[in-house]
Amino acid sequence: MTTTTQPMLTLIGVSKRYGQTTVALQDIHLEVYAGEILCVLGPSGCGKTTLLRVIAGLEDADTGQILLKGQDLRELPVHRRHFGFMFQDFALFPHKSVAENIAFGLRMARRPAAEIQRRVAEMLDLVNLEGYGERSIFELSGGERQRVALARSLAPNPRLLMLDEPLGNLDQSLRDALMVELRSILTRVGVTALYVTHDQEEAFALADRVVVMNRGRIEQVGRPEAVYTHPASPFVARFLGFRNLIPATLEQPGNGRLRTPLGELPAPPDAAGRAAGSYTLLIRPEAARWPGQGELPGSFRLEGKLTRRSFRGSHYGIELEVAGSQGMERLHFELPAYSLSSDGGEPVLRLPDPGASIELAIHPGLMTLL
Ligand SMILES: Nc1ncnc2c1ncn2[C@@H]1O[C@H](COP(=O)(O)OP(=O)(O)OP(=O)(O)O)[C@@H](O)[C@H]1O
Repeated sequence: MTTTTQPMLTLIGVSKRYGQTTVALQDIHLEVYAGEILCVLGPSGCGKTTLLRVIAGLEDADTGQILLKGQDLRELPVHRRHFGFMFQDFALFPHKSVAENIAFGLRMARRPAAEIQRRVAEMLDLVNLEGYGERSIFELSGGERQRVALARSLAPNPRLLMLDEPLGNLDQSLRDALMVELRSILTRVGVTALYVTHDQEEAFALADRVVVMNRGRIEQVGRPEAVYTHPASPFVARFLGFRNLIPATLEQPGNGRLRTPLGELPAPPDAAGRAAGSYTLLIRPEAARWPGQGELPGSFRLEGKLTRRSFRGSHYGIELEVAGSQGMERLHFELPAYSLSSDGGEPVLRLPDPGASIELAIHPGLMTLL
């Protein structure tokens, strides 16, 4: 990432309503830095597309300001913004060749023929489609079409590239491969990119920073690792797929203990410095070990009934039912299935059948207070 200190794009208090009741964007403050890939992540209807449309100038904000390198976007006509788009419904021209599709923006900008030819060749090379220039779009696979769409949007060298669920129509394995390729292409070109998706894995794989939205508001902005390790709210945690969220009370912040429906538990390290009060405790699925097998020092024991067990190769997905003060709590863990301290026997952990009472070692370092 090549960031500079002045943001490329600044949103100040941007709001947008549709009709009387739908608040699509509410008081959005956001900075996008040159050369970064910013992924806007959130559930359906949270305002992601509206955010892109307002920046693109396809929709007017009701209030607030959008600055491009300090200049108010309202003073800059849409065609002079030099933004590029790769939207799911922004289809390729099916009857034109790959090269003609890629050349489209350059022709619209009336660039000289020699420059267009050179740029198309560069773009074909960039997206690993050398030799495909004369093919028609019909002769391409879904993944190849997306690469042509990317080449077309990058060809005019946009100041800002906006991508809205560009991999949405592809099957999972193709998406996985293209996510990695897309990040590598975007960083190589150094383009500033705003990428909308509802898929957290896609956002994590692509982003320099992630913006998590909920009902038109920004819940959290940060590096993917920071957002995953320290979700800012129970909403973000749930959206990222965390399921072990338990009410917790920090009575005496200094004593390192938490009161929860599962009983008194050691507080996670990030409880230090927090005020006394009510919180939500997140226990990560990775926090559990089979006692004695790779157990981390400082772990505590949690007893319960093993209610589900599914072998996933590298780990077991398990459900543990724990009797709590407010009824049964169901916790979900990813238990490493292999032990590195094997004594020459089978390295794979053999779990008892569902129904058995078990004890797990839980490490407080993999818990966090929200
Ligand atoms: N043109 C419109 N007229 C009225 N309401 C709209 C319009 N466009 C969007 N909305 C509403 O605004 C809210 C935000 O929509 P938006 O398309 O930005 O969400 P999104 O996060 O991109 O969702 P998805 O992931 O499903 O595309 C939704 O409640 C939607 O129904």
